[in-house]
Amino acid sequence: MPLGGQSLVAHAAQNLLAARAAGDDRVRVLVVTAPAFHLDAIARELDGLDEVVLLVVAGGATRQASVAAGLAALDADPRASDVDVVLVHDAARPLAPASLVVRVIEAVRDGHPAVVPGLPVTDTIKRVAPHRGVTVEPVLETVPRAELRAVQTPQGFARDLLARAHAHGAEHAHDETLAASDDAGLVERLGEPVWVVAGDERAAKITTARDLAVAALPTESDE
Ligand SMILES: C[C@](O)(CO)[C@H](O)COP(=O)(O)O
Repeated sequence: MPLGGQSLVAHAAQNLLAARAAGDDRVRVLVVTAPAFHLDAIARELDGLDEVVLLVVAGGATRQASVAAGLAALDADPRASDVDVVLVHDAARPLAPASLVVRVIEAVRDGHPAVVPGLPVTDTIKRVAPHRGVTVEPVLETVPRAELRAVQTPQGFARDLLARAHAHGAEHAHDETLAASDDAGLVERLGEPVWVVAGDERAAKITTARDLAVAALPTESDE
């Protein structure tokens, strides 16, 4: 999708790489996974990015399969052999600022091998018992919101831990009860700890047409 004249993935890529200007020089390999019919267009659009090894590869049918394809591309490229921290990001969060990228990388480097950005939840959250086709749902409980965080990307990982989490996820792909909606969820399934750092409202996910319209509004630039 275009936003302000360029694709969401181009925005996301530029903000990841802008982490260098914000004081971190380590974002130097960029793997983009996308539907096969978009690969050429994305490679052309991202061609001008400076000082980065760019790999554009076909994703899979699920988020998990796409990230696994990205990790395989990283493993196959000798220029990425010394990469030890991997960030997994959504093009659907195109305005995640460089300061957030740096925060996640630094937390991983400081000894937290799985780090996600998260924001406190401001709505009251209730757990319900959903049933297909039923429009009035029974409430099971109100979840204490002080304990909740709405989790964003980029999520940062020690590369070996992320590889292990994906190998375990692939082994259990047939078991829907073990499906994870983010990469940190796969790490949790291994029984390994995951840490949260402060998220950023600018990293909001674009899911609806309204989200896209909000993303087009002027925002404060990064500090
Ligand atoms: C990874 C994520 O952005 C964290 O909030 C989210 O889970 C992605 O969900 P999607 O359904 O793959 O867009």
